[in-house]
Amino acid sequence: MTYRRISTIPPKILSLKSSNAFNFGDGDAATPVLRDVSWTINDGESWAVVGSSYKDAVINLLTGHLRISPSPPVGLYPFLSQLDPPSDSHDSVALVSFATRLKAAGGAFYDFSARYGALRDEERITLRESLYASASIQDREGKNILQELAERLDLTRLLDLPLVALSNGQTRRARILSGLLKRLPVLILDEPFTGLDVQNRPRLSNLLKDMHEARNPRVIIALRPQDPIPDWISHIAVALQSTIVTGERSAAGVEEALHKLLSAPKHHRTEGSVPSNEASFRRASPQKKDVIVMKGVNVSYSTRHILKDVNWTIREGDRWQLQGANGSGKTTLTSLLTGAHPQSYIQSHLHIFSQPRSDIATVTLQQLIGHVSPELFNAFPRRLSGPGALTVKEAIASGFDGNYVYRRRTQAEDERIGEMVDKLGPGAETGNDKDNEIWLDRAFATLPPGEQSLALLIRALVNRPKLIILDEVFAGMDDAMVLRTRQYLREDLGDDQAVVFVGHWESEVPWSIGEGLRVMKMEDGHAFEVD
Ligand SMILES: Nc1ncnc2c1ncn2[C@@H]1O[C@H](COP(=O)(O)OP(=O)(O)OP(=O)(O)O)[C@@H](O)[C@H]1O
Repeated sequence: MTYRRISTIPPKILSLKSSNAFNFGDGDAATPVLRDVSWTINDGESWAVVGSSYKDAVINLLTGHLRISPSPPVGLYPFLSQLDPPSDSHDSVALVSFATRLKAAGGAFYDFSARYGALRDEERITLRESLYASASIQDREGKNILQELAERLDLTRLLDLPLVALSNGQTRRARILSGLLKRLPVLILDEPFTGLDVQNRPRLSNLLKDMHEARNPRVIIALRPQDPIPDWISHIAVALQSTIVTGERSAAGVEEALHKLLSAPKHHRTEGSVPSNEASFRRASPQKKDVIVMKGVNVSYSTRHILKDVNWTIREGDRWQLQGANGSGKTTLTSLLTGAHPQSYIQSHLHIFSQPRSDIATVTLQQLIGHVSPELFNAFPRRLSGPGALTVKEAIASGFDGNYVYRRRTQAEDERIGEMVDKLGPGAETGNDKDNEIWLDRAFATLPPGEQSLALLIRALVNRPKLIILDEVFAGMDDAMVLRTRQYLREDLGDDQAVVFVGHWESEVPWSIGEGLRVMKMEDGHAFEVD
């Protein structure tokens, strides 16, 4: 639908004055989720919401999922009432968020390897078909817009691929495209740059800028405190606990609020000193055993050749960064390391822990390899009852078996969980051990996304695996969590543990080349070590 303005008075885009926001069902006497919010967005301004745990509350406010009191006289978005046809916020605001929804992932333990194998018929729906269906595109104009936006997001060559075959970054771009195609007056994007490579981040940022300037749609982006804020953003709403500080990005109050969000947590160990483990990691000892040896490894899907003659040896104590653009083959390569990829069986030389891959049972590999990735994050069970309804402690403990096996935990396992959560859990931030106990008993599915990522990281490390694969490990985490986990990875891993770190933000890699980090780069299916 195309909306047209029918008044000449510039209406406010968003308007709130000294309002509280409550969960639906809560009366005015309840504790508000957000309190005393005064926020005006005028036409022509470009806004970002920046926050850690309260960012989601602001998104809920913007998408009409909180009750506002007193209720704004002409609605939260006054400009909507002046559009032709007039529109209300329920039909006018699109949200693109990568946070997983409750129950979305079902109760079964993960099976995210569908895309690696033969695809079933229902999985063959292509990106183009899915976009046509989700944005109800029937007319030529809609198809042209799709084509143009796909071009700008570098998705054209992927339009006729099965949806499940897209890489993580490609899927994220496709979800953003789908949000844009809805052509609603307001589009809110939560952490749109996470998971995108260095070429695609400016590409997306420029597209959002252009669309916002054309008011088609008006775009609001939500970011973590540590994320770079695009140049075209003129105003910021900082979610500081339950209050929101709003204003021009250079306003003193906004800068101060951003600084508060970013200020270093009080209870963290100082990063920088070289601990004993790390010193030994630097002395690359010749006696270190091979963990992975791949020679001439190839992966193809019919005519698409994804990995081309890859050679890679990973030894105990190694710290590797795996680099490469979206779709270059990183996840495909790591799925061979974990044995999850069916083509891992047919390689002429893929040795894992000194044995040919086909000689080791996949369940054994799951116990020996710690793994976090966006695919695992999305597929992790999130039910609130029945099988798959896990507490945080149960979710972490599933790392001892690599899969969910119902059994009593041993005392040693409980102690190991306690030891890790002491260093990484929310109590490490607040200095209060009780916070960790409460956290461990919470339902995993109800945690904010950053805390789910943290729990899955602890799960990956809890069994002290010999090989650790960390793919987009910090997604959704706030600055304090990133600091703690980086520090843990630097200081607390054993020198017999090898790590492969995959990520698109250089600044997040816990080790530097000077400290012995090695870098494997992927380009068009080839992998080569860079100095
Ligand atoms: N079943 C399949 N059929 C065809 N192509 C596929 C299939 N599965 C994956 N691909 C393609 O393989 C390429 C590599 O995907 P992969 O997930 O390994 O990339 P990546 O480097 O991990 O990307 P990202 O940074 O986005 O996570 C992608 O172009 C993807 O479209």
